[in-house]
Amino acid sequence: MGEEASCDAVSLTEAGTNAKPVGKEVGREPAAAPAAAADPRLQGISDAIRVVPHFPKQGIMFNDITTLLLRPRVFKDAVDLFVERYRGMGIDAVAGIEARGFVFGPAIALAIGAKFIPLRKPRKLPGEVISEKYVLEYGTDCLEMRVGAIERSGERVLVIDDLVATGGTLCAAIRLLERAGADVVECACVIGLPKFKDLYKLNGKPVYVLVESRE
Ligand SMILES: O=P(O)(O)OC[C@H]1O[C@H](OP(=O)(O)OP(=O)(O)O)[C@H](O)[C@@H]1O
Ligand SMILES: Nc1ncnc2[nH]cnc12
Repeated sequence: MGEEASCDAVSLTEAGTNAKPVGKEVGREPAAAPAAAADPRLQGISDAIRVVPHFPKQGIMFNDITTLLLRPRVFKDAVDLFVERYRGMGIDAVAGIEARGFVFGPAIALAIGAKFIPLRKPRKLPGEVISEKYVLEYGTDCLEMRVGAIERSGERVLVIDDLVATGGTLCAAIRLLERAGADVVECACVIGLPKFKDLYKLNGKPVYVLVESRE
């Protein structure tokens, strides 16, 4: 098992409700609102996310992307928005976080010509792995990456997940990748929980979200 993440995560009891469009960096000072903030595709993405109260436990407002996945046009819009942002940025690898980062990550990786690295939950990857434990909104968990996934020092990596709440999961992903010698360029999520956006401490790495869950 690897060392614990040094960047702080926030412990939570409740989250936001319905999503609203954003298209911006959170968790550090954004220089200016990006063009995507006005993009009409964001409203469709926001509308397609179902919010389920008290799942998986009391007090959690669960942002469910499976309703978005049932609408191929909207699903494609989400992937396209990321592709438009990261194409041409010299990204070598897209690292997707199990499970919901696997839904968006591979499509983005293929479209920008990058390799895809699965960051998996414990005991799923064969062979030698490195691990990072982290704290979640509703428990604790651990991420693992195959040793050798980063093939040379300084590879430029984009981390993808569906949602950032406390930032604990992204933090663990960043730590894993940096331990392997990667240069983490940015983290990107479909949804951000605004309640926690000023609390992320992701080793200075920016987090880009398409929509915010409404509080
Ligand atoms: O910002 P954080 O507080 O770390 O929370 C965000 C993480 O929580 C969810 O995954 P979850 O751990 O529920 O796993 P799953 O995708 O396997 O359901 C979500 O998909 C993120 O990975
Ligand atoms: N509120 C939430 N909805 C969906 N996934 C989550 N992961 C952590 N918090 C979450």
